[in-house]
Amino acid sequence: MEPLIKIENLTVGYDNTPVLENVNLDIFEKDFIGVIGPNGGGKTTLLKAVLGLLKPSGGKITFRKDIAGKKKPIGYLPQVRHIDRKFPITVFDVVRSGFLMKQKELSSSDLKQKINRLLDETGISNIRHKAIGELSGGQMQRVFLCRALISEPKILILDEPDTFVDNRFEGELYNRLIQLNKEIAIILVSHDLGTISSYVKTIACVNGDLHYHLSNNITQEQLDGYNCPIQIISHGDIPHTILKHHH
Ligand SMILES: Nc1ncnc2c1ncn2[C@@H]1O[C@H](COP(=O)(O)OP(=O)(O)OP(=O)(O)O)[C@@H](O)[C@H]1O
Repeated sequence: MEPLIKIENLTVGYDNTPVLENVNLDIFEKDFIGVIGPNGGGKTTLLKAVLGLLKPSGGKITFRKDIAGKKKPIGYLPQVRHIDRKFPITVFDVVRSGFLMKQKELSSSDLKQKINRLLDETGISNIRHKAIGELSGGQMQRVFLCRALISEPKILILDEPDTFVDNRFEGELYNRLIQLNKEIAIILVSHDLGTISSYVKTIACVNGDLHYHLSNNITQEQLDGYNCPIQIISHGDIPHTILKHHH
């Protein structure tokens, strides 16, 4: 089976200083990859390289033919703490900004309906005219999930979607991801070991390089065995372990 995305010997960073070196990873249809690792280990950098927001200084990222091209069918939920809340934009327009298809493929009234349906399904239709600066952290996550889903992507990339959310939304979110994963590939960055173990199929540990685990069952021994440096921060009521940093 040909991967959707093939990452080969990727080296990428900022201002000529690499954050990640020689990373290799194949992402296949219906993968559900949990990306874990310590703060500053390069998880977001990896996602940005896949999204084409950072240019690799070495190696390459190849997309399968049917998803290659300028407007790749990738939905992205960025870390909400990086979002400028002062930016004057409404919930509805944030979701619309995620729409990638050419305008002529969908009339503006159909697009409006599609956005409203998605907001409804996510339980936030009542805030559609609010400015993003007025939202709670959990509401922001819901809005950015809708933005990531509006183009019906083949790959969904989520960077810490469990930050700022209440337990109820966390449950809803992961059930929804499991449903979506029947059709699409998901890459999920999380610091929550409970989440990772419960929902994802495989795990990538990122800390300057990448170790790939063909299982979601992580234990301290496994992490030691794979030399997988990680510091887990868990929240919610899922039992968790805080693992010490190791090399
Ligand atoms: N725009 C930038 N310019 C320069 N350095 C950056 C930039 N963004 C990130 N870095 C640095 O790159 C390294 C990796 O950052 P990255 O955000 O990829 O880590 P992370 O694993 O996602 O961390 P966290 O768990 O805290 O989100 C860090 O040392 C960070 O300071």
